[in-house]
Amino acid sequence: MAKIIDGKAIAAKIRAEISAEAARLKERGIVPGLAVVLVGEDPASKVYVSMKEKACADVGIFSDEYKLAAETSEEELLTLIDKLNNDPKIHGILVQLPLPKQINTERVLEAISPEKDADGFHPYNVGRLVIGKPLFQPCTPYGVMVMLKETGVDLTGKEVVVVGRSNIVGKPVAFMCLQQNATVTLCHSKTRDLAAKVGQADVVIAAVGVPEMIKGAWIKEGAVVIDVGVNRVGEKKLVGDVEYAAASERASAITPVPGGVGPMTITMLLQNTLESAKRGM
Ligand SMILES: Nc1nc2c(c(=O)[nH]1)N[C@@H](CN(C=O)c1ccc(C(=O)N[C@@H](CCC(=O)O)C(=O)O)cc1)CN2
Repeated sequence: MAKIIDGKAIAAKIRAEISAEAARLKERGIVPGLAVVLVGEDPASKVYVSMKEKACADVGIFSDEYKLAAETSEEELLTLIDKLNNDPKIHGILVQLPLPKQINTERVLEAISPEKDADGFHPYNVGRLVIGKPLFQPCTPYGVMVMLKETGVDLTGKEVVVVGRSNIVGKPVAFMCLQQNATVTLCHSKTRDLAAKVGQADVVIAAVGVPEMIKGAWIKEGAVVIDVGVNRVGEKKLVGDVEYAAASERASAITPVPGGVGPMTITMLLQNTLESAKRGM
């Protein structure tokens, strides 16, 4: 039976460290500031944004919230970002995704100053990550790497299979594992014989967004399984991208959903904001 990698516990430990560091900064007159921008009424986004606001308050980070109507134009949003780029109280800016259809997401992400890009989505920060010299690291992949480290998983020489090639998770986490000397295979919807690829992995990172698509029987005996998926099934139930019960029978360690990678995402956002405030000192 697999060890459960408890994202809530790891997140709590890191948040306590962030809180202590924020208190030290406060004594020197610096309060880390995060601007949180939500456009529209997407129910999941509203939940995530309020979780981010609460997390900031809990650790002593100032958060400035902007809740804009669903019909907001791209120009209005770009004007707000420009204002935040020039606001000295703000060390991190995040625009909650997804954005409404009338807004070009790439243009918006590129408008955020790379030096305040708390989500690490700006092409400059993506490039820095790829060359192994990150400034801001995207929060979910950053959280995955911290979880692996806290679990004592050394990636050197390991076969890592990432399933999912999104810009937010799959691609960056693949580069981060490569930077830790893993041999990385990045799989996606057109990958042939996914079961065989997953079956070779010492570490599986599932970030595909399809409920329980990765079957427990595919997992190699003793592999580490990191499930990034948060899929709502029916009214209330959340499931990951991995068939959890069956995978737990074979894996040596596995993240649950909920309570695995999810809590790390917001924790690493706090970490990015704190690091940015310290860089600005
Ligand atoms: N600008 C961004 N937009 C989005 C990001 C992001 O990193 N930056 N990631 C996701 C959503 N997300 C944060 O924004 C996020 C997803 C999941 C969780 C989380 O804690 N999940 C819990 C379950 C919570 C629930 O009950 O719904 C868990 O897995 O335990 C936090 C943040 C897309 N957009």
